[in-house]
Amino acid sequence: MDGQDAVRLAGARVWIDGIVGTGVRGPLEGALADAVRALAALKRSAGPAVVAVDVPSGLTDARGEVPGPLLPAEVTVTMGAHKEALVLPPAAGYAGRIERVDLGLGPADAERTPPVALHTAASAAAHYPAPTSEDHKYTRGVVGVVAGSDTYPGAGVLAVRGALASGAGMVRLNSTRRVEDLVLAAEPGVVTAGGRIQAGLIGPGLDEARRAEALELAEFCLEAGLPLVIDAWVLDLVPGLVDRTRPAALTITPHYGEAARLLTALGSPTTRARVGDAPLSAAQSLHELTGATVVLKGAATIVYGAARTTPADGGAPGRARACGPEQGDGPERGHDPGGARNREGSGEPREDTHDPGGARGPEAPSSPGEPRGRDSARAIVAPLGCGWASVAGSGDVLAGLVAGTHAGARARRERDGADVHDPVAEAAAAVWVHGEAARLAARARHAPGQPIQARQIADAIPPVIGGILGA
Ligand SMILES: NC(=O)C1=CN([C@@H]2O[C@H](COP(=O)(O)OP(=O)(O)OC[C@H]3O[C@@H](n4cnc5c(N)ncnc54)[C@H](O)[C@@H]3O)[C@@H](O)[C@H]2O)[C@@H](O)CC1
Ligand SMILES: Nc1ncnc2c1ncn2[C@@H]1O[C@H](COP(=O)(O)OP(=O)(O)O)[C@@H](O)[C@H]1O
Repeated sequence: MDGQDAVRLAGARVWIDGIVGTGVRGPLEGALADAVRALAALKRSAGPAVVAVDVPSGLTDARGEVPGPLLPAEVTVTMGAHKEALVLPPAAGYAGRIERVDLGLGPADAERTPPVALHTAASAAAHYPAPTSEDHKYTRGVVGVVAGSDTYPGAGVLAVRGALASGAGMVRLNSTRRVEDLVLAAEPGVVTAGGRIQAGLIGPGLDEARRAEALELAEFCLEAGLPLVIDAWVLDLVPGLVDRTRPAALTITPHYGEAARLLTALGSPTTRARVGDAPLSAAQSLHELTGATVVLKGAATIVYGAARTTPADGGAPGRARACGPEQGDGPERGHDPGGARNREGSGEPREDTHDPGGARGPEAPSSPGEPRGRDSARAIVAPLGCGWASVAGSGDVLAGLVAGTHAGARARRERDGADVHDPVAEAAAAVWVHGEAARLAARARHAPGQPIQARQIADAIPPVIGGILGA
């Protein structure tokens, strides 16, 4: 590019970038790299809108990594299927608005098949069915929550509100008196007594004083084969739990910082920056090391885990678990958060913790550190989120929503005697709904939007779910 080219380009309001397409792999090199670098610099100063053809030049990596110089676009017009580089972070951040043009090559052209799929309203809707006349709160799902502490009381409120917004029938909360009072003032339907649950959530806003209760609920869920979501600070419990869990029962929801810490604790040392450079690989490693469904939160959140699973992976359906004293139809033992709080040593692993179904799933390892989730794994990526979602407490709402979504799915399996479940799709549905709720709250669907707080994301979840069910 000579001086004259630069003057001509600087005068244009729109550039069409068709320099390099999907056929190139690895970083651009030589003259091509120099040209793209110069164009990117000129774009920064001259400010044209760039419309990329198929992919922005330089986005050459199918795993969404950014290997070298590239020309960011405002709009990418992509032919046929979404390319991985357009949906996976961090590459997705350079593609702008995606316009897909159908070339008429048939369904395979339009939809990306595994390993990376893009979540949509239609795929989310299946996980939030409207209750029928046959339903009651236990068929809609009950979530046991250990969240919030005197250090972080607000996170308890936000996680509970996320769980309730999923459409779950009930939330049972075990927290400090202060948090419980705050939650009950906001949501009087929440129950603080022990009893039957269909999924658990531990993590949002916990501190050291709440660790024993978190571990107690985690062990209860894992023993009973109930879905368990682990978030935030207690993700450090994961290395000690994975050998005892059926892989499909566990969902973990780290942000990049937490993912780096957890990978390091699992014997795969890394840093937050390296997770950010290659989030798909980080999510994959976390899944392989734990067997869990991994929700790796970022501007575009990746959900990575095993394909559909059977009862052996995630607990037998139809077996109502965790009944407290008020539930007559329950199983052997209930989850009693109120009681646990006062029991000495309740945080210690119990003698009777074992696999009641006698199975830990085909992917369960025989020894720690062995990869667990290698077979039939897949990733679902939510579209690039609305930046206003990156506010304190947003992840706490998401953790509650994921747990509520798992609880609803589990309850329906119990009701219907169904034996296959899809924790990746359930978690991805929650991520998609959370992203849409942030967009709705921030009024950012077709505009830059406005600042929001995490509670507004929780408030916007029900209308988002209502919208996809009515569509
Ligand atoms: N209202 C509340 O009570 C809130 C409580 N919260 C709780 O606060 C505790 C600490 O959470 P933090 O995440 O702040 O602390 P962390 O200790 O996880 O964060 C430490 C470092 O991680 C990195 N990091 C944090 N968020 C990141 C992100 N989204 N992406 C990439 N890197 C990131 C940053 O380098 C940060 O300095 C958690 O228990 C959490 O649940 C937060 O959720 C905020 C709201
Ligand atoms: N730039 C961004 N654009 C869109 N969403 C984001 C962005 N950054 C973070 N998020 C989302 O915001 C939430 C933040 O969660 P987390 O880091 O756990 O925060 P907290 O602990 O404060 O709740 C996640 O759902 C994440 O996907």
